[in-house]
Amino acid sequence: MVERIDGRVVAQLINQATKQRVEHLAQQGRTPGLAVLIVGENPASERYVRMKERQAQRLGIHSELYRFSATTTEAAIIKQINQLNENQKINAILVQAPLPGELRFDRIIATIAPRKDVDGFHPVNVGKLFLNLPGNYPVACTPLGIMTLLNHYRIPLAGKQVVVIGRSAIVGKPLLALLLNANASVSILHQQTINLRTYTKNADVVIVATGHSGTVTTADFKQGACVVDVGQNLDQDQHLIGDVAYDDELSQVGFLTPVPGGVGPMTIAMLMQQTVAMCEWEE
Ligand SMILES: Nc1nc2c(c(=O)[nH]1)N[C@@H](CN(C=O)c1ccc(C(=O)N[C@@H](CCC(=O)O)C(=O)O)cc1)CN2
Repeated sequence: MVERIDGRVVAQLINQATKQRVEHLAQQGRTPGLAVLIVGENPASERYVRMKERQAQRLGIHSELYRFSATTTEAAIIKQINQLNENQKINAILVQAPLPGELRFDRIIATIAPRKDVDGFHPVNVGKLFLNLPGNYPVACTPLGIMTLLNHYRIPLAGKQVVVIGRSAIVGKPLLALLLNANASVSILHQQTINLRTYTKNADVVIVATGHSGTVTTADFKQGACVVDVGQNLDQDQHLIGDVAYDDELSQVGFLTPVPGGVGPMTIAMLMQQTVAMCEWEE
């Protein structure tokens, strides 16, 4: 029988622990500070940013929101980041993705001080992750959330066949590094991969992060596989659905993360946890 991986429950456990760490820092007169930059008026981004602000407030994390119009310049955003890099009240900075128009996310991210790059997207932090260097550095929140969920549900990774569908800088690529560092045998599939099923049918774990509903279906998985759905898509009725289309033969699957309530809540729990950790690392 399929077991549902409950991201809401695990996120709540993480948030409770994060709140205690914030209280411990408060006893030393320290408050973690998160700055969120949002550009344009993407409704999904607006929603995620509101969720980040609300969760920061619940946990006692100081947060600041910086809004830019869709017609702003890279220089204006970078000027703000430079100020935040020097701001003592802020130890964590993120730029909400995606950016509108021609704005280059990579060029903007590269101006965040690596020690304040709470999303773990800066090339220095990505490089450390890929080299599996020891020490403290931030790691992309959604991949970290997925690893935390798999660990919580005791899904083995060492020596297992893991397939990741999607190669984004936010999910697929950092996840590749984390899975390799956990000794999994990893295949990354993408738009030009021919016949996804030849890979997914042999995989112990399949992680789907394409942003397209119906990328794979129940029949594409091996019996007992663990399926992690990172998708956040809206159907015709504006209901949130994932990238995986499940049919009635659900018994094929061993574990699955639902959408909503799977990976999504972990992203913000990891963001808060990492904001606090980065404040602790400063001492
Ligand atoms: N700078 C970043 N931009 C983006 C990231 C990121 O990690 N850093 N990830 C995504 C969006 N995202 C956070 O920013 C995010 C996505 C989904 C959820 C979530 O909790 N989803 C819920 C449903 C929420 C709802 O009610 O709409 C779920 O799946 O249950 C949180 C954060 C892209 N951009």
